[in-house]
Order: sequence, then structure tokens, then C-alpha cells
Amino acid sequence: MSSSLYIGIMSGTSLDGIDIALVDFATAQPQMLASQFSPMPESLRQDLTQLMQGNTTLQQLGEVEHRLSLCYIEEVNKLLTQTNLSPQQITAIGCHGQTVWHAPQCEFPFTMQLVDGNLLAAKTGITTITDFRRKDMAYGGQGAPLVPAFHQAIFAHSACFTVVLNIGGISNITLLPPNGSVTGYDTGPGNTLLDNWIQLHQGKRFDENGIWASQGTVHQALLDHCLREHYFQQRPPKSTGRELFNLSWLQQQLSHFPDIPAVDVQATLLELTVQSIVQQLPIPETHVPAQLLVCGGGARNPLIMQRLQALLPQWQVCTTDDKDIDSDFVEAAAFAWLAYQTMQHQPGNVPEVTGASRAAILGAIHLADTF
Ligand SMILES: Nc1ncnc2c1ncn2[C@@H]1O[C@H](COP(=O)(O)OP(=O)(O)OP(=O)(O)O)[C@@H](O)[C@H]1O
Ligand SMILES: CC(=O)N[C@H]1[C@@H]2OC[C@@H](O2)[C@@H](O)[C@@H]1O[C@H](C)C(=O)O
Repeated sequence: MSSSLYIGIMSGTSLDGIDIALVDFATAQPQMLASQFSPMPESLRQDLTQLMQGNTTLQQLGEVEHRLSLCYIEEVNKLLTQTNLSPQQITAIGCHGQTVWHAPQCEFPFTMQLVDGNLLAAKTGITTITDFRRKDMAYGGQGAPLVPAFHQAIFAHSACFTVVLNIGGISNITLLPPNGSVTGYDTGPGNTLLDNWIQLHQGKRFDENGIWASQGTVHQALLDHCLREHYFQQRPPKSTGRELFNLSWLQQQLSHFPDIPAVDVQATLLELTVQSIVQQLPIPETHVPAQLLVCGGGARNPLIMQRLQALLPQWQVCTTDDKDIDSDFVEAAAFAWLAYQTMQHQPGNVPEVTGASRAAILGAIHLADTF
């Protein structure tokens, strides 16, 4: 009988690092047994940033994928050591890899996540599943977001309207009406514009606790202009990324408003993240309690959490930590769950979310050589 233990690995659009989680699917409620985060090595982060701006060579692409895969392998081996487990005790790894380009709307839609699943299977000795998004795309879907099915499995609540909000580099929501069908989509920027702007002006990777943003004043005309971005008005299914919300996009908005102090731009970008999320939330029925469960790195920003609650006085706004699910590792756990689904020959996508024509078994399986 195969083990109920799975490992999920996620490195997301913020390029902050690698999240890994050990999840047990022995019972109806998945249990996160261990997790760890390692910062992305600086040279690799810089090379990935270059890649994500589209200027690269196939040689660089191949080498970055190999270097990144070696980092994933190191994380798996560290986790096995930390938990005193052998590779044979893990049924499979679900590794998202690193998205370097996501283009679901172009003439020939595609999405590209870098990871060499063969290398992970060979070097960890654990069956490894990668390439989760493209089966959904093969059926006409966006290929993202994929976490809503997992959110439904662990957060759905029969007595209240639950929205799960991931604030990563990009923000995405999952709508879980009581006893209703799950929907979800990317709302737009999460931390990525905030990160890019503080990196440009202060050389920091991110605005810890939103301190810099809190020292600025929101520039209302700039905010109103940014909120007119077509993406925010688009009807779901929809997904986005740094292909749209990047420094070039920001500088295009700023060109209409010269001389805004950098600190006020940071304050305005935080308000843009919050208001673009709030404007895309449904208005729950008055008699149904509503809860917003926040995860991802943005859940660690007290100013974002405070502004969300201020703009949503009728909602209970909290983090998934308050529901005993570590807000830093929800995405990593989701990819352990997606691997579990695939190994059970069950679908991982939600067609109502991605627009795919059907539910589908996701991923490419790289079997460990345990013969
Ligand atoms: N203490 C903190 N204060 C403010 N921001 C924080 C803090 N901790 C993390 N963050 C923000 O969270 C970001 C990382 O979030 P996360 O790991 O969820 O993103 P990701 O998974 O890479 O993105 P995505 O979900 O879009 O793929 C950091 O880049 C930073 O902007
Ligand atoms: C193409 C891609 O990597 N998209 C990410 C990104 O990061 C957040 C949001 O945009 C989400 O749609 C998605 O990741 C999560 C894990 C998802 O697929 O649900």
C-alpha cells in the first residue's frame, strides 16, 4: 500500500524563494506535517528576473532550469533530513516549477514553468509530477489559478461565504459560497509592483511590514488612473502575471503624473493592490456571514491587512493561520494536493475557474526508478 505522504514545491512570481511542504493525505482533512522556505539564491534570482523580461538565449534558459532544479532537489533532501524520512516513504512530489512566461490569451496560448522533473525523480528517488497547467490549457483554459480546488477541499464552510485570497507577486481569489460552486481568478498585482518599486529606489527585496508605504500619501489621481487598467474590468475566467504588471506598466502610468515622490508611489501601489482586490469581490447576501482568508506573503503586511479590513467592514478579514493553515505554505501544500489528485487519477483543475472545457487529470509524471 503506497504512503499517504506527498511533498509540494512552489516558487512563485515574486521570486522570493522556494516553499516546500510535507502533507499527509491519510485522512479527509490533509495535514501539513512540515514545511520550509529557502530564499532564492541571488544570482539565480537575477537570472530568472532577466528571463521573465523576455531577454534570454536557449542556452541560458536550459542552464537556469537545471540550476533551479538542483535547488529544488536540495530543498527535498533538507526536508527528508529534517523529518527523518526516506525517499521511499514519499509517494510523490508535486513541483510547480518557476513560471517564466504565461500567455493564455495569445494566438497560440502557452505557459512556461521551468523545472526538470526527470532530474528531480532521478536525484531524489521520488516520483515527481510537474507541468500542471498545460493540460487545462489543452482544453482551452487559462491554466491558472489552480489552487481553487484545493481551497475548496480545505476551506469551504457550509455556514458562511468564504473567499480565500492569495497575495503573492500576483493576487488571486477563490470564491466559496456556502454549499455553492467554487469560482476564482487572478485579481491583478499583489506584491510585485511594491517589490519592484522599493528595489528600484532602496535596493531592498520588499517593503518589510509595509513601513515605507505607511510613510507615504496615496496619490488619488494616480490610483484612479491605474484602476482603469483594462484587466481589472475583464470578466473571468482570467489570469495574469508579471507579463502585464511590471515596472514598464508602472512607468507608463507614472508618465501621466510626473514628480510624485517615490514614497507616495509606494503608498499608492499598496492601495492599488488592496482596492483592485476589493473591487473584484462579490457582495455577499446580508444574512450570510462573510470571511476573507488571506494567505501568501501579503498576509504578512500589516498595512495591507489593515486596509482590507477598513474597506470590508462587513467581512471577517483574517489569515489562514487563524484556520491553522500556515499562510506561507498554502501554495506549496496545494501542489502536494495536485500531485495526490493526479496519482489518484482525479482532476486538479476547476473548469468554472479556468474556462477549460472539462475537468482534467493534470501534470507530467516522472516515475522514480524503483524497479
Ligand atoms: N513581512 C512582510 N512584510 C511585507 N511584505 C512581505 C512580508 N513577507 C513577505 N512579504 C511579501 O510577500 C512576497 C512573497 O509572497 P509569496 O511567496 O506569497 O509570493 P509568490 O508565491 O512568489 O507569488 P505568486 O503567489 O504570485 O506566485 C514578498 O516578495 C514580499 O513582497
Ligand atoms: C501562471 C502562474 O504561475 N500563475 C500564478 C501567479 O501567482 C498567483 C496567481 O498568478 C496564480 O494564478 C498562479 O499560481 C497559483 C499557485 C495558482 O495557479 O493557483
